[in-house]
Amino acid sequence: MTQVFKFGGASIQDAAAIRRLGELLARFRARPLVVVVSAMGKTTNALEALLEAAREGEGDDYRDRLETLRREHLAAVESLFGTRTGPVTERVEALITELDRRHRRHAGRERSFHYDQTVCFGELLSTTIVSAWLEEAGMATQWLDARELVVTDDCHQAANVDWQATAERVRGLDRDDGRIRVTQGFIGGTAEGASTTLGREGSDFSAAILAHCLDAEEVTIWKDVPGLFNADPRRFDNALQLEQISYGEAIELAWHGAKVIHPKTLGPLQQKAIPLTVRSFQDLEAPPSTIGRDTRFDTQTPSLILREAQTLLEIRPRDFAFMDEARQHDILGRLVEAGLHAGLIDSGAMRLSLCLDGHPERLEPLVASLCADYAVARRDDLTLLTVRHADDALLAALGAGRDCLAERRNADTAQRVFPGSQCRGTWHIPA
Ligand SMILES: Nc1ncnc2c1ncn2[C@@H]1O[C@H](COP(=O)(O)OP(=O)(O)O)[C@@H](O)[C@H]1O
Ligand SMILES: N[C@@H](CC(=O)OP(=O)(O)O)C(=O)O
Repeated sequence: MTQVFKFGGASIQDAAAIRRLGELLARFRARPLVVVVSAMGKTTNALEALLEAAREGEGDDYRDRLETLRREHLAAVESLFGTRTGPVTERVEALITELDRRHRRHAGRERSFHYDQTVCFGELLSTTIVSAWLEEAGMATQWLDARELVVTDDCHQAANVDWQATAERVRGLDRDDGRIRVTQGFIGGTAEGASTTLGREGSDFSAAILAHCLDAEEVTIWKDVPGLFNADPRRFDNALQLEQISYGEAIELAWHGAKVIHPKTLGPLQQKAIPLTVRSFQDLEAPPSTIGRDTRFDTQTPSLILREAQTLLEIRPRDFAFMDEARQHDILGRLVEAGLHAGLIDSGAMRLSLCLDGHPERLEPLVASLCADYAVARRDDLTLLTVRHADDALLAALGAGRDCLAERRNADTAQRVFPGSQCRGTWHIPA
């Protein structure tokens, strides 16, 4: 049965990383194998900046950014292939030329459509280089265009998958003809042939889509950490690795903002009981984390998630009326329209509190619209802490010395909002 491997931007950030990827695949070569690859390093951010420059008129800023993208990808090619860069260089140059052409062609179109027709090039470039390098390293590959495999609707930047059409398109890819299938994460295409994207950091989801449609045996996400921890190991100096948790628990962690797995990834795998392994591409001997059906270990270790740069809105009816269902419906409807997600929602008789990611371009119009009809109190630069399976002592220790601006708690999840200034630096999980 097919294995699906997913490699994120950090695992292919430069030529040295791509070489390591080749060594890893030579060692862990599964058959059949589908490899899903993100854009190199921070290329997607660079493509977003290029898009903004293009929409401002394709001046010098646009030209410089396009040239930087071209130079960085060609530098990786030169470092990998030495004097034999010919065909790969041609393909990279052709992709950059096509990217430039698309910016001209779509600059007048709606932003999200223009975004998808251009930002998808990060993954097209990376997979072109990775696939050629695997061939060079002696592994037969088949480069596949995910825009022809993952069929979606035209909800640009957050496209919805047509599961049936996708299953038809991927049929036969699980045949073992000795070739590693290499394709792009994050991107898909409509039935009419327009490019789409699945949402930022959506390559994990791409791996899950393909695994689901291929009835794969397992998905492995190769990361710069050994596995899934009970808190971000970059922020918590004593975070513990979770060896085994259930789909349901992993969905909760991802939904509440644990950056390590895209929240949409788990559902399609859970539906077909396909296990997900998270393991290190840097330390191949490190024991991985496995996510599957077994729920026995879910409550053994409390897990902590920090979301930073949050804004808290306290919304009250102006006329001393209740914050009843009709008003909540109205406010949450405006949230949906703004495309914003509330990490915490808490209500009282005359109040609805929402803790939101501080995306200025989405938040400001929402706040302006709410202020027209409600009394709105706003606090910016906050941190939302979510703790799963906490006890009172742990919550008290985490809250000590910090002002709690809002909180919510149910049987398995506790959330608190603190001023961001009190949350900087490294955290320690109290014993
Ligand atoms: N609970 C967690 N367990 C492990 N890593 C986490 C967790 N929460 C956040 N992270 C962060 O996720 C990072 C890996 O995810 P990401 O950078 O999105 O990888 P990629 O781009 O390769 O898919 C780690 O470097 C780590 O700092
Ligand atoms: N390149 C896309 C998709 C992605 O998932 O990337 P990564 O796997 O590096 O988080 C992004 O940066 O959003």
